Amino acid sequence: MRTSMLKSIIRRTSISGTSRRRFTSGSAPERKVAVLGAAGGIGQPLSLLMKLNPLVSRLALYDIAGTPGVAADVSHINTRSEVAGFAGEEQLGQALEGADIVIIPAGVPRKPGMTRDDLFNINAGIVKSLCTAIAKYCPRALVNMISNPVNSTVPIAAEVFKKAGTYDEKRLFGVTTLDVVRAKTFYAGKARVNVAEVNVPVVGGHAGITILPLFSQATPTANLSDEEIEALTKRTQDGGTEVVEAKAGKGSATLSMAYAGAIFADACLKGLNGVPDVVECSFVQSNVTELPFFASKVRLGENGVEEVLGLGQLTDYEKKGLEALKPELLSSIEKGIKFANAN
Ligand SMILES: NC(=O)c1ccc[n+]([C@@H]2O[C@H](COP(=O)([O-])OP(=O)(O)OC[C@H]3O[C@@H](n4cnc5c(N)ncnc54)[C@H](O)[C@@H]3O)[C@@H](O)[C@H]2O)c1
Ligand SMILES: O=C(O)C[C@H](O)C(=O)O
Repeated sequence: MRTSMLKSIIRRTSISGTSRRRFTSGSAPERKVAVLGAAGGIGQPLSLLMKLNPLVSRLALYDIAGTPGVAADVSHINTRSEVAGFAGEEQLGQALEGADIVIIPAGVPRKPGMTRDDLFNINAGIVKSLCTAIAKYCPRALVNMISNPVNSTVPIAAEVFKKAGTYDEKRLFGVTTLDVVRAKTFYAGKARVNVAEVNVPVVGGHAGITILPLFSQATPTANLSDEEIEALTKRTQDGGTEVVEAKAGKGSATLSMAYAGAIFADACLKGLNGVPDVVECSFVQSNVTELPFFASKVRLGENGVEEVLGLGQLTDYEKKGLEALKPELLSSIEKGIKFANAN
């Protein structure tokens, strides 16, 4: 066998029950990423960004329609991953088979005047059927849930996986990275610091007051007044609505969400590949508060969630925000669980 062929042979080693794949050449391991809802407003730019990620070796683009065109387009980009498009339910299994990460931006977006919860009736069913297929075809994949309302769709996914006997709380993530992206941008503008250096944890959930940015822990530090912190908090909580209103009926955040989704998926890939100290905020099963799911900083590793990190020191303003968000977040979580068990 030629050396070049030998170099591309993949060695599989079993580590604590999971299969870790490596190229013998020392390049990045093979990783398949599936995007469900890939022809949509988020799905298309997210597929582009995942095609640009050198950690991805196979990219499966699935939607109910339109994916052959998106896949053909993206596949011409001269980066590592092989791209395939899958359209319609009969091709969903093929799209999912062998996936290490499944990103889900499938479902309807808001129009002005709607809350994320108004999307529940349509998106809950979509998420439930996609997660049923994930349980069947790639039960070990890390699931990055973007579809709203995230506060309910993540609990729905958990119940579907529990019923299928495949639930692993370390592998299910609600993507709240856009809240962090916004908090960083707004903070940098107000504090007049380099946005590239800014870090701000955002905890709680992903809707209105359940989004709780912890500006007291923002770095680099800045001497902002209570009024400024309050205004930044409100703008972060209303960031989605700001975009929905500006788009005036043409959907919600797509480009910034694709960016945020690509950052989170990249963090998951790095964790899977054994890169140390990869930390992102995410809405996960949690013991940080009395709520069963909660967004906070999470350390990512070879099995998904390595450690759910605590909230750190909170100011009185943040403590008040935390107590205020709990009833709404709990009710959205319970609504998701109830739906999954009734349908
Ligand atoms: N988590 C977040 O921070 C965040 C941010 C922005 C948007 N969102 C949510 O993401 C979702 C998608 O938003 P969008 O702007 O891309 O909407 P969109 O309507 O532009 O795209 C959604 C895509 O999902 C597809 N789809 C519908 N049913 C499907 C199914 N059963 N299987 C596969 N694909 C299916 C549609 O065909 C469409 O291509 C919405 O629910 C939105 O609220 C979440
Ligand atoms: O606001 C929305 O409906 C979409 C998304 O959740 C966002 O935060 O932009």
